[in-house]
Amino acid sequence: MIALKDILYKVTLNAVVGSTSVNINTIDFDSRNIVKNDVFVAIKGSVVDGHEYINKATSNGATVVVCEVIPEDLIDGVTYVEVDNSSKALAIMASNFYGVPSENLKLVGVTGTNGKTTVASLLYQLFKNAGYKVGLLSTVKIIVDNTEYKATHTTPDSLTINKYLNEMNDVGVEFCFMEVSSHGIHQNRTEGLYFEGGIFTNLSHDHLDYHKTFAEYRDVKKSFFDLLPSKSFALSNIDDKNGLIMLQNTKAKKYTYALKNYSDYKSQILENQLGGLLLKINESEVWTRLIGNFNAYNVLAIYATAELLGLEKVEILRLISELESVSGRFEYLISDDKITAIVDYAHTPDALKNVLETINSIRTKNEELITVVGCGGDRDRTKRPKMGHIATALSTKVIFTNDNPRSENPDIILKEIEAGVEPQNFKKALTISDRKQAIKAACQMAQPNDIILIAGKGHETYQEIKGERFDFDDYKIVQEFLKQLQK
Ligand SMILES: CC(=O)N[C@H]1[C@@H](OP(=O)(O)OP(=O)(O)OC[C@H]2O[C@@H](n3ccc(=O)[nH]c3=O)[C@H](O)[C@@H]2O)O[C@H](CO)[C@@H](O)[C@@H]1O[C@H](C)C(=O)N[C@@H](C)C(=O)N[C@H](CCC(=O)O)C(=O)O
Ligand SMILES: Nc1ncnc2c1ncn2[C@@H]1O[C@H](COP(=O)(O)OP(=O)(O)OP(=O)(O)O)[C@@H](O)[C@H]1O
Ligand SMILES: N[C@H](CCC[C@H](N)C(=O)O)C(=O)O
Ligand SMILES: [Mg+2]
Repeated sequence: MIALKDILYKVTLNAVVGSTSVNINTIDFDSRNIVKNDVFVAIKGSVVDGHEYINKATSNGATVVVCEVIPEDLIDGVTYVEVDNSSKALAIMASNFYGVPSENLKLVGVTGTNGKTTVASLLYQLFKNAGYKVGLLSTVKIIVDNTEYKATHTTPDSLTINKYLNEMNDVGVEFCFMEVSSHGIHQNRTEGLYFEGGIFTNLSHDHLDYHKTFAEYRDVKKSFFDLLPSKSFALSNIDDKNGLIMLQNTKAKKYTYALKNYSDYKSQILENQLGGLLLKINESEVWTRLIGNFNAYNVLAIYATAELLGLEKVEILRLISELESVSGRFEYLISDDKITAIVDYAHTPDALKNVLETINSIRTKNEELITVVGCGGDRDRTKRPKMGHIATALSTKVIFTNDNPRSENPDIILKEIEAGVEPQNFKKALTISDRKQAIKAACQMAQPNDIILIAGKGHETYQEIKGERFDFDDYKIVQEFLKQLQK
């Protein structure tokens, strides 16, 4: 049994009504999960205010309520704790509840618009291959040494994070790599964690539905670095125009990486082909199976991190040459007809532009580049015309299609994407809302040596329509059609 006062360590309290010596069962922020002797933390959310569920929580058995405003009607035997910020308090309590698990391993956070999953997953792979016990918290999955769990968020809520870190402690995990999303930082999901280091990949247009302005989005990312402790490292990509801004106010030891600017860790692309990249990192050459310019940045970030975490240079280079591509991140297959199909998670204008430019830089110009792409519903609408423009400007043919329309009308999403297509590109584009039919059409159009890019869903294995998730796997579908439609 753990007492309330033990989990309140380091939480700034405004007021307490009742005893803090009471023993508690567990903590939750959702009244629907509350059982006897639990702590209910009331959080003001984006849809509802958790304070409205305090009564529900106490009637379900909560004996402690942590909130920003103590309710007027108090219940005997319930302890009320008032704090300035409930989600911050939740994160610190979650860490205390699980015995501050982030202190017992080396936790590295990866933030930025694109590349978080790639960098975190490849670091997991690299350290695993180096013989360590490793953990991963990513968009694709959560891994505790060798045990895999489903991920629901890029950065889960603070209770979930600490629960998995605790499990990692139990099995002796030494390094954990985690994605730190802007939502996660903004909702204080990573508050109270002890980071050994933080990595910044890049910053571009995304989530402006949530953060309102680009400056706010940037400052949320920056606040992750502002909060790093002095003994940790902050590693930033300074080819990105916000790279130095991330390091401005951090107490951590600062390190930079870049391909174009003078930096602590530098790399040069010697060869860039469909078969992989030949890189010069600092003074050494290394061959990797990963493809495209942006992976040169990812690999460099991985190299620098591995070195900052104490691995030997020669060993890091060897391990980099063994890395396999990450699921749905520039994953490709070549059919018997010599048609290349690439499945990639590019779901932002910048990621789509990067992927298309990368393919264009490695393809000889007489083949077609057929892109199948859409935009998610209930997400930032302003990216839709931008992606419509980018897809048509940088491909020879484009099929616009559904990508998780969620609660929205798919035809309206598609119209908003089409609105970005410039007149000279009209003839390149067509719209087939059913994603399976769109992929089939791309396979029918493709001739030997052509390239099909299926963008936006990467590793996802579902299509979400009106709250329901239907099985859907871009990679499997394209693989089947290419086989079926063999010329
Ligand atoms: C916009 C957003 O991020 N929402 C997250 C947020 O929910 P919310 O603020 O909408 O919560 P709410 O429904 O308003 O409820 C407020 C509070 O009342 C409580 N409640 C509610 C109802 C009830 O009966 N009883 C009760 O106690 C809720 O548990 C909650 O604590 O807090 C929840 C609990 O942590 C999250 O699950 C939820 O993520 C939603 C599902 C989501 O889709 N988030 C996405 C946008 C997200 O976070 N994505 C990022 C990054 C993606 C990327 O980088 O591409 C990620 O890290 O995954
Ligand atoms: N360093 C990079 N710079 C730009 N684009 C990248 C980079 N790394 C990967 N990408 C592209 O962005 C897409 C998303 O990559 P990844 O999943 O690694 O990013 P993420 O930051 O985890 O995204 P999310 O926020 O959706 O979880 C990839 O499919 C690829 O096309
Ligand atoms: N983590 C991102 C993923 C978007 C992927 C795309 N397939 C979509 O559904 O919009 C989000 O939830 O905004
Ligand atoms: Mg991710």
